[in-house]
Amino acid sequence: MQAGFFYIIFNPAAGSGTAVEVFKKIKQVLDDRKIQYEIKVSRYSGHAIQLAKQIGSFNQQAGAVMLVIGGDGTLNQAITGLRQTRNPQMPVGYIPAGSGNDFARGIGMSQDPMVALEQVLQASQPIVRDIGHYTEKTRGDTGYFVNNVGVGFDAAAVAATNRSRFKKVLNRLHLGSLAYMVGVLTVFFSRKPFPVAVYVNGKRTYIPQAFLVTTTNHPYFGGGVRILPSAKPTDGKLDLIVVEHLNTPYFLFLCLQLLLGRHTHYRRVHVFEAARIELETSSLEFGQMDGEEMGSRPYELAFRVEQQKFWVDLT
Ligand SMILES: Nc1ncnc2c1ncn2[C@@H]1O[C@H](COP(=O)(O)OP(=O)(O)OP(=O)(O)O)[C@@H](O)[C@H]1O
Repeated sequence: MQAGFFYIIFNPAAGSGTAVEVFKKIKQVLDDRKIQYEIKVSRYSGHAIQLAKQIGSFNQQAGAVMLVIGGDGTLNQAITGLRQTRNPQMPVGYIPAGSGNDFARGIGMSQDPMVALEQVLQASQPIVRDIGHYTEKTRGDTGYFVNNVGVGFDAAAVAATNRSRFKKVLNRLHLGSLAYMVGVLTVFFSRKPFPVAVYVNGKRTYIPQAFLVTTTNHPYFGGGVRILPSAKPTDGKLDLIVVEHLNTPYFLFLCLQLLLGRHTHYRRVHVFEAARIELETSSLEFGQMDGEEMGSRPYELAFRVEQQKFWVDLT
């Protein structure tokens, strides 16, 4: 069965504006093939949540698919909005048109938007993949994530990258990952270690000098960095990596091991895997969720895995 109708959520700001060209090409293909769709454009930060709520609440189309054209942040918002409606099981299609596109990598979709479009159009039934749900207890916030939630180093790097004057230029040159690397180096030399308590399967682990604390749904963060190679978006579990504070030579050594996929073998790197994970920090730390800033505060987070239907053919 083919998708009967596509509700498109398009973020023209994704990929620092490069999504606009992608969108034009996709629209052309849909028109050429006489595929039925309706377009909703995200006009401001967070708007995709409202658009997805409208789609989920007022859908009258049989076999409808919500198709997101944007980056990981737009996908996150669209799923968050949809799951707040009476139609949370509408399948979600996705065309990666952002700077990082880690979700596409993580589930094995093409990162080329036109190839990804074919993967969406070829689908004849939904597939189910894990996503994460979090509760931030200090503020009572809840939400979903498709990639990861990070506290500490990666979140500080996201904040530094977003403030970087080079981000826009590098994105236009399709070098978004380089912008993130500049952010990484900037914060490595300025961030201090912090204590974190992790609760998994009834066991508490205290790590006094943590540096990076990232709960992830699949291996990638930061635009293609394979931070946790063993994480799978199909296993009904989330994965947590905690890296302890390192001196510069050890950091550089671990970066090399990261490139080789061997960094998790070292004793200053802790890995946890479970359907539910909780963690607490006591100092003021940056947080990031799917590359979006969560602010700077002490975090008390409870994570659980959930399932989401996606409309894509990965065969
Ligand atoms: N019309 C808009 N103008 C400005 N910002 C917008 C608009 N619509 C959405 N946004 C915001 O754009 C931001 C970036 O979106 P998104 O994450 O999809 O792209 P990206 O950052 O380029 O990609 P990635 O997360 O894959 O690196 C999000 O915070 C989103 O809320």
